[in-house]
Amino acid sequence: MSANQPLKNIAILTSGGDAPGMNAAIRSCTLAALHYGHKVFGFLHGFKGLINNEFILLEEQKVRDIIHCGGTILKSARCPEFLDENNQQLAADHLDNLNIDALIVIGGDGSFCGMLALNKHYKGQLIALPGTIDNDVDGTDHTIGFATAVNTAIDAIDKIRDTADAFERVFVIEVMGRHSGFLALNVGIASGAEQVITFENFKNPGVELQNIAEHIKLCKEKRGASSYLIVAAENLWPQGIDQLCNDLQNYANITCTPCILGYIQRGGSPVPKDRIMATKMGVAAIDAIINGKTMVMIGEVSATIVEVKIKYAVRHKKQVNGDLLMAQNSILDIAELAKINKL
Ligand SMILES: Nc1ncnc2c1ncn2[C@@H]1O[C@H](COP(=O)(O)OP(=O)(O)O)[C@@H](O)[C@H]1O
Ligand SMILES: O=P(O)(O)OC[C@H]1O[C@](O)(COP(=O)(O)O)[C@@H](O)[C@@H]1O
Repeated sequence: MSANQPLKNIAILTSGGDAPGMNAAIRSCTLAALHYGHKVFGFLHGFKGLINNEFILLEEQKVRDIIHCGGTILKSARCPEFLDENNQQLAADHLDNLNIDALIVIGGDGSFCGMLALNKHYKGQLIALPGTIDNDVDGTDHTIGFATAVNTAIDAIDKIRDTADAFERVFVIEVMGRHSGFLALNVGIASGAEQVITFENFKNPGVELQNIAEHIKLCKEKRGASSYLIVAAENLWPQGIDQLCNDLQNYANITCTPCILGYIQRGGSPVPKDRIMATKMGVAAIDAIINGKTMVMIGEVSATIVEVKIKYAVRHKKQVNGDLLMAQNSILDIAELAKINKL
């Protein structure tokens, strides 16, 4: 970074599902900007704050002590009103009236679509930071919040394992992820779940039901497993995991206990990986602004900070790492186990 640059007014907002590490990103953007003499504004409640002109001045003391805090000091929101072009224009007018030269949006791919829309009305620089527990943003290995969410879910599932063992129960545990399986697969593997059902390995309910039922019977009756945990991605099984439990009862007389982990996955103090990555990304965002960049997302690929076109991050669906799927399949090779079972 060079210090001999024109001083700018820089705004930050957080949008969409909050993610642990968003505060660390706000902190590092702010401190890096202040370091170079820029002025920093924080818009509140995501794009709603742009429409309503709701902002605060971000100074050193406001962000000094937030790196360890979950949530976002700038609040977040889903803001369907921002689909309306009049509101996008209003947001751009508010940014112009404050002479904001650059806006940093910390959010997921939905928020980046909002940036594409805003870019038609706002002539300043737009920089994105990937913040979502779902990890479903292309152009970065990980999003801010994902590592913490994985940790939180594993912690919860380890506890469920204790009670499942004690009662020799089968549990179906639903994890978040919207429509992608990063959370389900990583959490499932790391918690040693006997079964992971997610978008990337799902065939159809009929086939899955048969495989799962055979595998449960094999593990419990032939191999003496006392508990059996199924980690299931949300929005996958038709009518949800309660229905999956009903289906297993009706199909194979297997009683399962459903457990939706839910919003605990979004909260909590960010783990070191999220704090460090968010800090690096925040500094890179200010660097990008100083270098005149716009419509780029800051990502991290193979531990190196990268700049990716926002269009790319939005248009490409990031694929779950094949090695991860392979690891899951190799450990649980359900079809094979079922065959052995029949021999
Ligand atoms: N096509 C779009 N045009 C304008 N704004 C959008 C668009 N898609 C999403 N947004 C804005 O981004 C916000 C966050 O998107 P959402 O999908 O809820 O979360 P995330 O950013 O975490 O994926 C939305 O509430 C809306 O304000
Ligand atoms: O908070 P809401 O509106 O209930 O949304 C729940 C969704 O938000 C998430 O927690 C995070 O998703 P985004 O980061 O894309 O907003 C998803 O895993 C979940 O499907």
